Amino acid sequence: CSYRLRDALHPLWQSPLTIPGGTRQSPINIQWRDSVYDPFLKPLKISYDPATCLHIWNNGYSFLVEFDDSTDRSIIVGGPLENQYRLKQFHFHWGAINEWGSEHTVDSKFYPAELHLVHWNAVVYPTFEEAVMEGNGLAVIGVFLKLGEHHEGLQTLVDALPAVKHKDTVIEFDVFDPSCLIPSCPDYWTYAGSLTTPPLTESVTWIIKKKPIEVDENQLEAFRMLLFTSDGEEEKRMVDNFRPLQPLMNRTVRSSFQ
Ligand SMILES: NS(=O)(=O)c1ccc2o/c(=N\O)[nH]c2c1
Ligand SMILES: [Zn+2]
Repeated sequence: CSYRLRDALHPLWQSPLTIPGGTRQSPINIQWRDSVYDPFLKPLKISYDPATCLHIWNNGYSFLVEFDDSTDRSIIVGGPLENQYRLKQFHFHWGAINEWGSEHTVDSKFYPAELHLVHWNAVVYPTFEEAVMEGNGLAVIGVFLKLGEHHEGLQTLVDALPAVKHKDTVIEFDVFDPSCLIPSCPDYWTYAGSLTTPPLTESVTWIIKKKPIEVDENQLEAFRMLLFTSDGEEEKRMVDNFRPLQPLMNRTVRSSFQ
């Protein structure tokens, strides 16, 4: 039974890959033809204040751009959401090569990377930590990255990455508007899921944009220069920081478009 245990422990997270009793885990494959158009889904309204940007830090899983979420200055509302949700941070998942890297797949196709913009329900819950534990606590916008044209907005972020090469390093990053990373096409899929890193709690309303953004090879390579390891430790490149696909179980993926 040891091989089953080893297989169940994912090298990146050293924790069980499947949550016992988990019925709404993420990521999943989005089978386009199985998604159900929901005409009652509203457009997603995004209003971010670039001045709420605080810093970039390498937390040993990814690099996070964190925001001041002490007020409602950067929020999303509408879409499948019943409340407005506050932006807390965004981060990415990517592969060692362009053939994989995203967490969600579309018709079993991987993208080379995926952006997650993490928001929490500050209308109902007093803190992010509490929202993480509740079914309607979080809303994460997922945006696929594909290899193509240079992305001007992303470049300001890429230029700062060498300063957070090692785990637990942080750099001030004081004006950035993450809406430049979100495709203007309003189409999205939405489903009830979970965090894709520990604590893997089933607290996320996922909003996955249908259209990817384009970034160039140098920008993807810049992600791959980051390290999982702290300064002084044997270097391990930060790549393949995506969780394996999870079973859909009794869930329907809805689309905002026909
Ligand atoms: N990768 S993910 O599902 O977007 C995500 C978002 C926010 C998170 O906070 C976490 N621990 O406090 N894990 C986590 C994963
Ligand atoms: Zn993520």
